[in-house]
Amino acid sequence: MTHQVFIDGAVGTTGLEIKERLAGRAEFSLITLPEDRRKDDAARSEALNAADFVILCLPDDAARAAVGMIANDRTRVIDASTAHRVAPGWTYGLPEIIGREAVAGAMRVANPGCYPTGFIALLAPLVRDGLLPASWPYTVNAVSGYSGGGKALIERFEADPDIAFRAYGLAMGHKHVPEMQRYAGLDHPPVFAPAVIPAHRGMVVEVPLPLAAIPGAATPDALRAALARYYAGSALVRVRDESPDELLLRRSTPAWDGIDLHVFGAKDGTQARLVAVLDNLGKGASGAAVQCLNLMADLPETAGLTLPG
Ligand SMILES: NC(=O)C1=CN([C@@H]2O[C@H](COP(=O)(O)OP(=O)(O)OC[C@H]3O[C@@H](n4cnc5c(N)ncnc54)[C@H](OP(=O)(O)O)[C@@H]3O)[C@@H](O)[C@H]2O)C=CC1
Ligand SMILES: CC(=O)N[C@@H](CCC(=O)OP(=O)(O)O)C(=O)O
Repeated sequence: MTHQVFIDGAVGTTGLEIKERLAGRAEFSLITLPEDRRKDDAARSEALNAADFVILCLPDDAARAAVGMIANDRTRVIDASTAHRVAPGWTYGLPEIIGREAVAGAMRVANPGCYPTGFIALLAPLVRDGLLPASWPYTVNAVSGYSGGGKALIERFEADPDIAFRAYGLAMGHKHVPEMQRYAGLDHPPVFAPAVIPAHRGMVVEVPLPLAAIPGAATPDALRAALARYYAGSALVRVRDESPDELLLRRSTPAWDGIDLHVFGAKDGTQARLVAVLDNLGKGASGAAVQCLNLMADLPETAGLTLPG
């Protein structure tokens, strides 16, 4: 069976990478609009309603409007934007945490944000198991390649090679905080400190833990063991047990769709750093959308994806 797929926003950063991951897959046939009609609402509406699966790779407002144009109860949606991640009626597209069956059966899937993917993958299983308390005021420090900000940020960084580091979100209230809190199961919104580095892609998301001060917190070894148990069957999530002295993001790393989780701990167990390393355009966006599409179409979960290797 061939599924008709329409990527709305197909020439944007996320859309293009989804297209690459679907290329050559006989299970899917892409509905495409010519360049001069890709923002034409009549053409989009026709495509949105003709498709079995729609993947929205649009700014939030345009994504909301696109959903409003779907006038049938058959077309299923994966939205890569932030618009529906904590909205009623939407399933959060992080199958490892939400459950594969829930994603597979959903009509409306909200693809997770890139930073929240790392944060939630690290914290949700540990909070759920009671190894870290929901009540602790967590912080999350993260860096992203500039493709995380789409075409506009790519243009800005490529036009200004003098930028060495860009901290942002300085007024707090980053759009990713609500999904981080909800799906990690926390009582409080985390303090989120994101930054952009002068590399096209790649992401490191870190949760520092002053374990000695956190009531009921487990040891670093117990945290690592719990994550390893939780993700034991996952093809995309690896829990690393070696302890490197440094973690490097390399500009030359090819696109990949997995996520590596690390738990670094002080020898005396008083402090730990939970760290997720991923590709913001892989498991952080396009790879995640294809993973959800595979599940929704009842196909092997990782078909078309580049596994961690
Ligand atoms: N980049 C990333 O790492 C991640 C992105 N996302 C999310 O995915 C979505 C897309 O992001 P990204 O690909 O980076 O952004 P880009 O800016 O690279 O691409 C967005 C695309 O949408 C098009 N577009 C805008 N408005 C409309 C409209 N009304 N109708 C049709 N097309 C429209 C743009 O057109 P034009 O080319 O003319 O500007 C552009 O091609 C965003 O919501 C983003 O937050 C999520 C996770 C990670
Ligand atoms: C580097 C950069 O600017 N990143 C984007 C988030 C990218 C992303 O995940 O987009 P969603 O919000 O749709 O999830 C930001 O912080 O706004």
